Amino acid sequence: MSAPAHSPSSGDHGAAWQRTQRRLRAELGEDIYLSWFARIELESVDTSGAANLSVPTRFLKSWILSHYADRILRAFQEENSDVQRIELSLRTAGGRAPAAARAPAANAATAPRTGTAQPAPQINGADNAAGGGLVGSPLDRRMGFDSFLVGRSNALAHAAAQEVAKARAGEAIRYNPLYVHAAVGLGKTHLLHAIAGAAETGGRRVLYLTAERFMFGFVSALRAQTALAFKETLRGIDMLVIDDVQFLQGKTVSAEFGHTLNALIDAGRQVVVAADRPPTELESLDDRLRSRLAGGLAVEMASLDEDLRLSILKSRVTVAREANLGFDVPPSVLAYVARTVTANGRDLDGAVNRLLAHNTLTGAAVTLEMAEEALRDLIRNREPKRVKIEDIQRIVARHYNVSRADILSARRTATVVRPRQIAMYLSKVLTLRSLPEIGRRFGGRDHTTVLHAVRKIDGLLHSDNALAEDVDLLKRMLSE
Ligand SMILES: Nc1ncnc2c1ncn2[C@@H]1O[C@H](COP(=O)(O)OP(=O)(O)OP(=O)(O)O)[C@@H](O)[C@H]1O
Repeated sequence: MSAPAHSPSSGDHGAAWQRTQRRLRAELGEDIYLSWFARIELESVDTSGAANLSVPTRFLKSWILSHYADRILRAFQEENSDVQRIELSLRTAGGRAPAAARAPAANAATAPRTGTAQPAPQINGADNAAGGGLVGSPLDRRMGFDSFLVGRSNALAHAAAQEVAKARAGEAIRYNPLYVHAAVGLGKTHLLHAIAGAAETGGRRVLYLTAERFMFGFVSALRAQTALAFKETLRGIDMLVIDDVQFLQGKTVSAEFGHTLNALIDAGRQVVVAADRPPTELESLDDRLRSRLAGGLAVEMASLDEDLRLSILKSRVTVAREANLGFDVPPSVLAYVARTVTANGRDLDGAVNRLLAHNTLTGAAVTLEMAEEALRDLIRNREPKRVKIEDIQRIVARHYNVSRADILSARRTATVVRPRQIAMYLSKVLTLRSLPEIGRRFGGRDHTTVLHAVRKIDGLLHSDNALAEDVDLLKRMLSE
């Protein structure tokens, strides 16, 4: 019979530990208990009051030490007042070398004595054989370092990424976490795949996850009560790569992400994260987590400059030519696309796909005119955001040798009316302003006047070649 809870027998440490476990289970709930406490074993309580507990893995040790050591001590003291402190050790003699610890054979060899199932780590794209094991998102090998082109905007991120990818397991880690942020389509995912692929090729065990996959894995593990397997998967890796962390949502998930991050970093594993904003702006995560994310190296990739856009286009065309030998894109067209398709890498891919489609489906050679036609909406969609009505008025006025004041005035002479109508038309097609807004910006005119001008010019463009050329030229001048 064990001693009463608050007057423990110092000789019956095992029973006191069992009660401590029951206490922790009741206090923390089944999920958390099974995740972290089920495999702790009491080795001894020595005369100085040190309770020697053992766990089967380094990962579990670091996690428990950083999150639950105080709690265990308090609970144990409630049951056995001899206990003064907690010491945590690895169950295998002398600990394990990191590489051995991560080998599946070593996992089996160090399987907990309690007999709890211990799945081998699930690596990227592998089958989800073990319930609760975390399955990585598939890696696209085409997105490697060899196809990642470097320019002013991404040189720093690229250098840091290479360093992180090339490090050997067990080597000192310089940037942890490496946090890469950039706007949409500027190459974050590409860089992450390159890091993960290169590290895997170098023999490291890498888990690449989108934030959604991380959330899904964790939530389903909780539901299936296999949160332990989820954590065990993380335990067996050298590098965790998480894309789009701005999508991490929910208190439990972000708490779990925080624990994961801390445990991995504390255990000397590399973490690489990408997001569309800097760590300080991740509103869905708490302050501590944000500062942990910013605590390694946070590096931004800026917009692709024109030279880099041109290099990306050339490389895409080269790849496309491998399967389509007749696909010939003259340098002038490449330069035009690099100059006008400015938004991001995804649009550059789209532009090459369209040129290829036009070329192969219609047999038309790729010329400047064909490219303008094929990419019209891709370019036009981007233009309204950049062009200002004031710029349109200024450039049209200069082109027709009138003043901007003339354009805004009430004068109705032909030399002023036509430029005014063209400026109104361009304001409609190149900006997102409404007709009434455009009317206001043209000397307080009514929206029907603007509509009339837009229709008039639109109609003339089909019949008046000189006007069509003028308008085309003005558009180009405005997009420079
Ligand atoms: N520096 C680069 N070199 C080669 N390709 C690039 C580069 N930057 C972007 N790309 C290409 O642009 C496309 C979009 O890039 P990616 O998917 O990596 O962007 P992202 O920043 O992850 O976007 P999102 O925020 O939408 O997830 C991809 O095809 C990618 O290969």
